[in-house]
Amino acid sequence: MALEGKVAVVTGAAQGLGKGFSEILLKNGAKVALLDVAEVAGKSLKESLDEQYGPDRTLFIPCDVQSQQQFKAAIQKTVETFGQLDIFCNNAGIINEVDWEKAVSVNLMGVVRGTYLALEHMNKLSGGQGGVIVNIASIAGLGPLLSVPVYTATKHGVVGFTRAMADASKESGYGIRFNLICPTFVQTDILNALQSPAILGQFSNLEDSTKKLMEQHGILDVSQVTEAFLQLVLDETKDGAALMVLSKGSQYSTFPSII
Ligand SMILES: NC(=O)c1ccc[n+]([C@@H]2O[C@H](COP(=O)([O-])OP(=O)(O)OC[C@H]3O[C@@H](n4cnc5c(N)ncnc54)[C@H](O)[C@@H]3O)[C@@H](O)[C@H]2O)c1
Ligand SMILES: CC[C@@H](O)/C=C/C=C\C[C@@H](O)/C=C/C=C/C=C\[C@@H](O)CCCC(=O)O
Repeated sequence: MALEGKVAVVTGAAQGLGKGFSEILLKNGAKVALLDVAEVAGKSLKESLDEQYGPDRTLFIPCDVQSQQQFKAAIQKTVETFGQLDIFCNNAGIINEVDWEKAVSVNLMGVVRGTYLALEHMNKLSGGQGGVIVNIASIAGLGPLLSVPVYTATKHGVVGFTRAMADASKESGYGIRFNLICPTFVQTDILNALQSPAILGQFSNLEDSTKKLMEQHGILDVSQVTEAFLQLVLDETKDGAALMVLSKGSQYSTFPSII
């Protein structure tokens, strides 16, 4: 998929990985709607991107992925402004083992909500032009991260949902590819949560074990993950793929085949 003239939505775009995904899409010619609950950071990012790419290449839309009404309106505004929707990245995510219902709501329900809303515009069966949806899981969507069981569960959920949607799309003819990014630890603000008793709650005693895991796995730069993301957007042969981004490089996950 060539990106010149394509239109993308990225959730959780104000900072961290979402900002990186938005920037690599812009560099490659796409227009990007930046959705985030963080209004100050989102507006400030839009201002700096305007200087680099001009004001017509991005939109910042305040949006909490937990709100059906805000999310639907944000996607509607994107399509009204840019005329189409080709690439959708469900990236917004949090760690919170105390308010674990919020973690499920943002990380899993937000991804399902975003995917279904995107389908309303992208699905070839309902007049869309197809495209690609990339959901941001984690290596903790393929194996356990001991200090954050609910975060681990939500990311496993994102992996299962995305793979099932890829199969549903192929079988039904939506014309949409569905792929996953599963990074190990990346240098962003979310890592602070792994050292916060207020966020880890009953698992706070496992902070040091997590630190050891970080030392073993290493901590990636955002740019290493954005390159992997671009690969999944551009490569038309990748559908239902889960790309692990590790210190030793990127590799596609294999899954047990039962049927
Ligand atoms: N950094 C890592 O180590 C790592 C590793 C694997 C996967 N991930 C995943 O990458 C994604 C991005 O995380 P990050 O590392 O950039 O973290 P981050 O905390 O830097 O950024 C998360 C962004 O999501 C936004 N956000 C949070 N709740 C939201 C909501 N309800 N609605 C809309 N936006 C919301 C935040 O405002 C923030 O801008 C997450 O899904 C995370 O689970 C991160
Ligand atoms: C916010 C941080 C979070 O998203 C990142 C977590 C990173 C690591 C957690 C670690 O405990 C999970 C490991 C999961 C492994 C799963 C599958 C393996 O088969 C992957 C193999 C990778 C390899 O070949 O080295």
